[in-house]
Amino acid sequence: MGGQLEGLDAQAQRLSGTPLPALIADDPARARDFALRSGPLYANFARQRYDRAALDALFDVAERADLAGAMRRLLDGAIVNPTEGRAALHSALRGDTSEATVARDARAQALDAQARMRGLIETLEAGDVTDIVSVGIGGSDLGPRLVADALALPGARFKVHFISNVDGNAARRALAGLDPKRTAAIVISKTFGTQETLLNGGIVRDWLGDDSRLYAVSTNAQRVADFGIPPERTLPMWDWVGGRYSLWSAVGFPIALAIGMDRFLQLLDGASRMDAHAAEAPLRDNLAVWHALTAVWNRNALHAATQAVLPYDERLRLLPNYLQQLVMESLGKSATLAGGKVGLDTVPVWWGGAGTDTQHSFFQALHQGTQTVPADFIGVRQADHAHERNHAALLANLLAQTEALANGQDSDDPHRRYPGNRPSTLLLLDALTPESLGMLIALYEHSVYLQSVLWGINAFDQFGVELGKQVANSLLPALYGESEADDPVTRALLAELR
Ligand SMILES: O=P(O)(O)OC[C@H]1O[C@](O)(CO)[C@@H](O)[C@@H]1O
Repeated sequence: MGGQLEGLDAQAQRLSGTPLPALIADDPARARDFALRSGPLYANFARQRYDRAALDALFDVAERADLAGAMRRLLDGAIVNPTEGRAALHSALRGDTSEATVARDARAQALDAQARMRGLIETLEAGDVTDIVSVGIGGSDLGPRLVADALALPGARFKVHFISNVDGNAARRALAGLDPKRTAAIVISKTFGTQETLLNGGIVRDWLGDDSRLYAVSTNAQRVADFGIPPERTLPMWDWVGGRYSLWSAVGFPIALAIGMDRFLQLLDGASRMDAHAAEAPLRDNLAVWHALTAVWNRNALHAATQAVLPYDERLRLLPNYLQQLVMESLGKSATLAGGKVGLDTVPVWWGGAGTDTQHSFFQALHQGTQTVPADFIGVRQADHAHERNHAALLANLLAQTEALANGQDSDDPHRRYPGNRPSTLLLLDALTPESLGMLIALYEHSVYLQSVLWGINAFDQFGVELGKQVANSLLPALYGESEADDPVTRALLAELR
C-alpha cells in the first residue's frame, strides 16, 4: 500500500500473528488510553486490532493527509465537491463554525429558513392537524425518519408518518387510518425531480383533497409551484447541502414537528458541538479522526469487506439504514478526485441492526463466520424507562458481545470454538438526547468526510445512482407496451411482467 496510506501494510504484517487478546494482555492500559470523550459521547477503540505503534503510523497518515486542514476547508466552504463545483456547508446549518464569508452567508440563510419553519409549525400547532405525512426518499427521508423515531416523545403534538418507496403499498399503509382533514403533508425533495417523491406526493395531494395543508422543501421553487404548492408553504434547500447531509436544514421539518422546534435546535447544537470538536481537537484527541483512521485500518490494512453498526438501543434501530446512505453513497467510489482510478479498496458494505434482536439473527456469522466483520457497537447509559432489569440486561449483552467477539473461546470441538480476534469500537452516549444524537450523527458525517480525504475521493457526489434511474425512465413506456426494450434479457422479463 503506497501513497497516503504508506506504512500501514508493514504494521498490519507485524501484527498479523498477534490476536486481540494478546494485544490487550500486552498493554492493558490501552483500555484507558484508546478511549476518548467529547461531551456526552464516549468512544473506546481498545478492541481494535492495532497497537500503539500501528496507531503512530495511522496518525502519521493523518498528518500527511492534513486531516486538520481538510476539516477547516470543509467548514470554510471550500469546493470539496469538485465534480459538481460545490461546497458542503452542512455545518453552517447548525452553528457558527467558520468566519469565511461563504459560510456566514450560508448560516444567515439557514437561520432565516429556521425562523420560517418555526412560524409554519406555530400555525400548524394552532390548528386541528394531528398527523403529518412526510414524503421524500434517500437523504430527504432517512435522516428525518431516524431522528423522529429516536426522539419523538409520547403525547407529542403531531404524529409523523413517512412515505418513501415508490411501491404504492407504502402510501396505502401510511395513509390508512388517517383523516385527511386532520393531516398535513410535506413533500421533501432537493431537486423536486425524484420519481418516487413526485408520484407519492401526487397520491398524497389527491388524498388530502384540500391542498392548503400541503407543504414543500426544495431548492427548485419553480417545480414546487408547478406541483401546486405556493411559496408561503415552501421552505428552501440549497446546492451547498448534500441530500444525505440535509436533516439539519428544512429537510428536518418533519423532525421539528415530531419532537418540537426547541429540541430540533438542540439536535443542531449537538451537531455543531461535534463540528467544533472535529475541527479543533488535536488529531490524537479527535473522535472523528480516530473513527476515520480505524475505518481505513480495517478496510485497507485488515481488508475487511463489510462493517457492521449495532445500536443497542431500540430508539436507534433506524441508524444502520441512515448510515448506509451516508457512508456508502458518500464513499462508494472508484475514481480519485483527479479522475484517476483509486488504487485502494474504498467503502466496505455497511449493514447492521439493533441489539439484542440481531444477536438472534446474524451474530452467529459474526462469531464463527469465515469473514472478520468489524463492528461499531453503540450504547446509551441512561435508560429513559422504568424497566431497570431490561436495561441492565441490554448493557450486559452489549458488553458481553464486544468481549466475546474479541476474546473468543477455545474448544477441542471445532463447532464449539470461537476464534475471537473480531474488532469493534464501542460508542457510548450518556443519554439519548437531541444533543447527543446530533453529536453522534455529526461524528459519522465527519468520519466519512475524513475517510474520503484519506482515500482521495469525493464524498459529496453520487453519480453512481443515476444510471439505474435513466434506465428505469426509459423502460416505463415499455411497461405500458408502448415501446420495446433493447436488452434481450429485459425484453424477456418484460414479456413475463406484461
Ligand atoms: O431530495 P431528492 O432530490 O428527491 O433526492 C433524493 C435522494 O436521491 C439521491 O439523489 C439518489 O438516491 C440521493 O442522493 C438523494 O438523497
